[in-house]
Amino acid sequence: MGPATPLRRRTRARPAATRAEGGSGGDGDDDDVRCEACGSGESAAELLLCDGCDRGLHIFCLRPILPRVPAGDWFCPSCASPSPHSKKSHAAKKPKQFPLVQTKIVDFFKIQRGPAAALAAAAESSEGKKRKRKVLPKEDVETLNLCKRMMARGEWPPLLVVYDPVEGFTVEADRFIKDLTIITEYVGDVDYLTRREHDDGDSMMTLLSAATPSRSLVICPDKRSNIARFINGINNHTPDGRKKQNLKCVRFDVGGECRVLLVANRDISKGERLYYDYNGSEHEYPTHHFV
Ligand SMILES: C[S@@+](CC[C@H](N)C(=O)[O-])C[C@H]1O[C@@H](n2cnc3c(N)ncnc32)[C@H](O)[C@@H]1O
Repeated sequence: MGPATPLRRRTRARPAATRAEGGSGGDGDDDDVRCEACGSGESAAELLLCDGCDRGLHIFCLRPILPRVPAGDWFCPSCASPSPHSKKSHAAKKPKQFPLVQTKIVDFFKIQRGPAAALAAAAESSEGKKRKRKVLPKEDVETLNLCKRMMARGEWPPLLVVYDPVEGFTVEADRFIKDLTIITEYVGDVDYLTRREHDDGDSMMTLLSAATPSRSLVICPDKRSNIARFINGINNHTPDGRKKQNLKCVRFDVGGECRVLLVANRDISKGERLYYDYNGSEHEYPTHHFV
């Protein structure tokens, strides 16, 4: 159950009608455009054209890579970066990695084996089927509340947010973490999917999938969120990608409300990066180019 798929996408491949007319169009011929990084003009639908300089870059050649063509205008890294004389650019160049060290008692966040394991299995086996949401047991609700109170006091689970040139920000374990530990709840502003049509959807998470988008709910972490929005996804099209998974994304009924939790699905060693399957829900999230 990963971030939700956006409702629309912008493509830079020429529309079929224009191609059929055979003209190159007033804005120049897109067929000549090649990716500035790999030099290829292949995969036209994934070849972004910069709205500043008109040069091309594949979404999967960008660093960090983009999973899909973004909605709205897009500027290549050169056009997007501020002028070398501005104060902002000096500040932006400095840290490649920021150590957000979080060093408190992770065992507090341990949940019951039975229900979580059963739920994780249910999430795997019944994709697409209607299922009744599991109620989080009372003890685990207490654990979740304790976990939140600790975080409010500034006591965090041992996680580091680090920067990777390909994956962007990503989260790693700063200590051994036991199987079935609550890593974090996926939080943000909750909204109807239809009201987020213009969001890029990079980090939107499905909360409740209804028959129509006007009734489906999503969690949007752009403005308010926590470390969950930095946790990366597996490439679920390759065996190596799938092997990386060490978290499960599970939805629980907590006091009548649906809540999305990221829970360890095996023991995790210190230094291991955290990953879960963005494609656990019915929406397809493009992970072909994920590392
Ligand atoms: C929920 S955000 C995760 C945090 C993100 N890395 C960042 O820097 O903000 C999802 C985005 O992270 C990137 N991402 C996630 N998993 C990845 C992976 N395995 N390989 C490469 N990029 C990944 C993609 O750009 C994706 O759209």
